[in-house]
Amino acid sequence: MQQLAIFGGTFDPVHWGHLLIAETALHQVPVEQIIWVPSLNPPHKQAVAFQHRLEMLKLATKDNPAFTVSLIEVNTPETSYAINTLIDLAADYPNTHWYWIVGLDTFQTLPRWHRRHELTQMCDWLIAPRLLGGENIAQSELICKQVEHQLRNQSIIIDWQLLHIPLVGVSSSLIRQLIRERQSIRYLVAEPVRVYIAAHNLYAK
Ligand SMILES: Nc1ncnc2c1ncn2[C@@H]1O[C@H](COP(=O)(O)OP(=O)(O)OP(=O)(O)O)[C@@H](O)[C@H]1O
Ligand SMILES: O=C(O)c1ccc[n+]([C@@H]2O[C@H](COP(=O)([O-])O)[C@@H](O)[C@H]2O)c1
Repeated sequence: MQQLAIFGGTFDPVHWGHLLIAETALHQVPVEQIIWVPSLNPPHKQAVAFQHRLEMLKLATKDNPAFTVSLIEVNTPETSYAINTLIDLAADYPNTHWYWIVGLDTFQTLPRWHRRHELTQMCDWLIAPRLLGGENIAQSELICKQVEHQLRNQSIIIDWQLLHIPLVGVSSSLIRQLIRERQSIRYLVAEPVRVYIAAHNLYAK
């Protein structure tokens, strides 16, 4: 049975934090591919046009043969729920053991995800620690255990592990903010992504 990991996100834009997370997953668990899934219509966010986010994702990931960008959510004209994405991907990749990669902030929302009882049984969870308010990696583990407990109260048992990455303060919102303030984003995103953003004048006021 092959092992694959899904990394879903808005990627508005993709940054070095995302790339570090995917690379770490690739080496920490025996997955052959990371399937990056840009959300067409994220349930909870406004974002620039899908085409721009997709192009930037392709530019950032093209050098790594173990990274694939999936257009699976393009077939979902309504809200992109994770359960639909996983069902559709499982049809394309039968006989697969699945992992789902999330940052700690996103993982905290899992107890409210659409059809979570089914989704949580279909994959294991790889969680990237993230600075949410001054905590350290040990506290990230505690937060994960709290989420696990909340899910158990809903009769949901999940299989999860923390990814061994250093805490990375970079976020897409930080990058958008820096651009609005006309500051440099060099070294926060892959260089072809920085060039693309400048060429298309993205995120400026
Ligand atoms: N620096 C980071 N550390 C850990 N996880 C991260 C980091 N950046 C993004 N993620 C995770 O990657 C996934 C996709 O993130 P997304 O594309 O929304 O980027 P973001 O930086 O969180 O965006 P925004 O700042 O607009 O909320 C989410 O699960 C998010 O938690
Ligand atoms: O399915 C859901 O109910 C759901 C609710 C919130 C987030 N998600 C997924 O979480 C991933 C990260 O989302 P985002 O927009 O925070 O980058 C992305 O793959 C979303 O589809 C999924």
